[in-house]
Amino acid sequence: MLKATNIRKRFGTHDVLKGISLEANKGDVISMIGSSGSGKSTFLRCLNFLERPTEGTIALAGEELACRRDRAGDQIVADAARLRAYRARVTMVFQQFNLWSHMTARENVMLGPMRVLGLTKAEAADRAEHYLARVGVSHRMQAYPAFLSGGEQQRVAIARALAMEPDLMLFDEPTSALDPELVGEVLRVMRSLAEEGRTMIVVTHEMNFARDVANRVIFLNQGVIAEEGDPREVLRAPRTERLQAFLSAQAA
Ligand SMILES: Nc1ncnc2c1ncn2[C@@H]1O[C@H](COP(=O)(O)OP(=O)(O)OP(=O)(O)O)[C@@H](O)[C@H]1O
Repeated sequence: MLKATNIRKRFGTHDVLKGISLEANKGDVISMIGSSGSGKSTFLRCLNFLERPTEGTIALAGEELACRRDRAGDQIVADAARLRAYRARVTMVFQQFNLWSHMTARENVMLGPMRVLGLTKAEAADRAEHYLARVGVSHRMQAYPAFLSGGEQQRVAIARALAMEPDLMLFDEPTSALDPELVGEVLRVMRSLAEEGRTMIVVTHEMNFARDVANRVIFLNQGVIAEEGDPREVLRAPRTERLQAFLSAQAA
């Protein structure tokens, strides 16, 4: 499904990602864990070209996203038209929801299918209502984001990502901005998406999600993959001191 090879990212003189490779197969639910600053969000953003990698290649379903170096030669740039098509197939859910504040929940979800996929307004409305129901916020579809709780906003953002009917969904710490009592409703939706076989890569601090829902866990440390594998094995018996320390700190 997705193959990222040797992704590197440097900000100035700071090497944040030092060559990360990852393959996600259909139906994989991969959680990425690691301490603050280890590069998790940067890696996810590189997968969607919200950050331009310094080096590396990305292929979706065997097709490499044609990339070239920018003029200065220090960033990888993707062709604009192909990037638009790629982003329709690889959608992202952000920590801060990123809904348009001047649009209702339903309009937020309709936008991508209309603008990117070319659906008519009526088709997009049907699709938006379907996915808003899927995440349990049908009753709020005429509300503007400011009138929704954080959990509702994030579920609308998930509906927006689903409405593109993507091959792969990227989640960047989707529950980190939520009040604790709202985390469960979002995790329940994500768990149900995993159970229906969706392919997901989730940057998270939710160790229960990583342990119980994901089929693979990746532990990032200082810009490299320090451990990866079946969460039940990796999290139960960490091999590196770094992961042992990270898990102890999480449990404290
Ligand atoms: N746009 C940027 N410019 C400069 N440095 C950046 C930029 N974005 C991220 N960084 C740096 O890259 C490093 C990794 O950041 P990143 O947000 O990927 O970490 P993270 O593992 O997701 O952390 P957290 O769990 O706190 O979100 C940090 O040192 C951060 O300061």
